Amino acid sequence: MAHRLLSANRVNARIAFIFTLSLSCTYLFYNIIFYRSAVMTNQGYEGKPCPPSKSAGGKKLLGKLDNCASLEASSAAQRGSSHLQRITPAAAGGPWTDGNSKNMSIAQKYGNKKLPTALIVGVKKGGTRAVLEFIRIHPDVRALGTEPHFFDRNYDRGLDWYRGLMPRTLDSQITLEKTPSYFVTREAPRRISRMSHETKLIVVVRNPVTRAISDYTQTLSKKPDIPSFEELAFTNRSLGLVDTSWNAIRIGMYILHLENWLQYFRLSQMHFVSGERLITDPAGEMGRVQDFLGLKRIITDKHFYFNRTKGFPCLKKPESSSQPRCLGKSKGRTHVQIEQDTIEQLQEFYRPFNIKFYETVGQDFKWD
Ligand SMILES: Nc1ncnc2c1ncn2[C@@H]1O[C@H](COP(=O)(O)OS(=O)(=O)O)[C@@H](OP(=O)(O)O)[C@H]1O
Repeated sequence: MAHRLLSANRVNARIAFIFTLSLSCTYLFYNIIFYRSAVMTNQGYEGKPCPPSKSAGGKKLLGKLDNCASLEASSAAQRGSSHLQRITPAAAGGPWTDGNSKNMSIAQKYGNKKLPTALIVGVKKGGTRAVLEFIRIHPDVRALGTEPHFFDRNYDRGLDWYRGLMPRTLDSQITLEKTPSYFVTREAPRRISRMSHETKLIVVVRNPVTRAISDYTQTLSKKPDIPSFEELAFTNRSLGLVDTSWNAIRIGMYILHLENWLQYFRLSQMHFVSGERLITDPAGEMGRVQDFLGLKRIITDKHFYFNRTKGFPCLKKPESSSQPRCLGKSKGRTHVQIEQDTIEQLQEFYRPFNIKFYETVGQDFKWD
């Protein structure tokens, strides 16, 4: 009897031991697995909204999420363009999407207003709006949409006023503005070089005769009563004397204005865009603009298509929009009809100025 009781106790003890052991093992395994998954979760949060909080009380968790969101964005800001390029579809070389608008909103929230490091300084009617609208789809460019006319009309307002107009930019982004009248403003090069010697200058040039006709067409659309193009262009038509005091003529004497700029800037700080090639090969011209600005070539021929109705290249539509983007009605207007004789006389007039301009810039724009 005593022997039976003893062996029953032993069996019970064994069962208890096995039960305790299996409980301990389960607990141990559970801990190991839980710990590993916690570590993996934390590691896996790079680039995700926020790691889970250990003490996840409702308020604390919200506070933590807020912190994470701003840290994420500010680190995006610090990492700058290379990071932005990785996260934008445009940077991946695909057809352009609204990736840049994401960057824009990051810049708007976390960027700072800075003085421009690059300017489109001219020339009026050269194609300056097209260059601005095309370059601003680049994720590393933030541009002012309007013309601030700071270095010609508003200089007295001071650099702080000017800076205040600028869009917010991340450290890696270029701030850009365009005011085509700068190119022919005597004081502009000196004033710009006082802001920074290192400013990069873009000049969009176009056959000066076509440019003058475009300029006149624009003025006529606003003031229909002005004299004819011929009356304004010549002081004496039969003698072929051109009125160089008329702005529409004077602007096209590019070399005279350029000489003024070269007193303050090196030629290597200036980039000349061909207004003609900007229409026939926008991607090629924009490729060179990106190189000049030290930007990765993101804007390519994938971004453009030729709009037959407009007769000009337009930007393909972003994925978020149903509308392709062409420039407005005032860009690419039908010009006033000008007699062939007048055009030839003006071509003759501009030829020596053009040749000197080609020699100085080191490029033949083929206007002659
Ligand atoms: N893609 C595209 N779409 C429309 N227009 C284009 C384009 N590329 C260049 N251009 C030419 O740009 C000319 C206007 O030049 P600007 O933008 O410099 O004009 S302005 O000085 O800002 O008024 C404008 O001149 P006009 O044709 O005389 O209207 C166009 O020839």
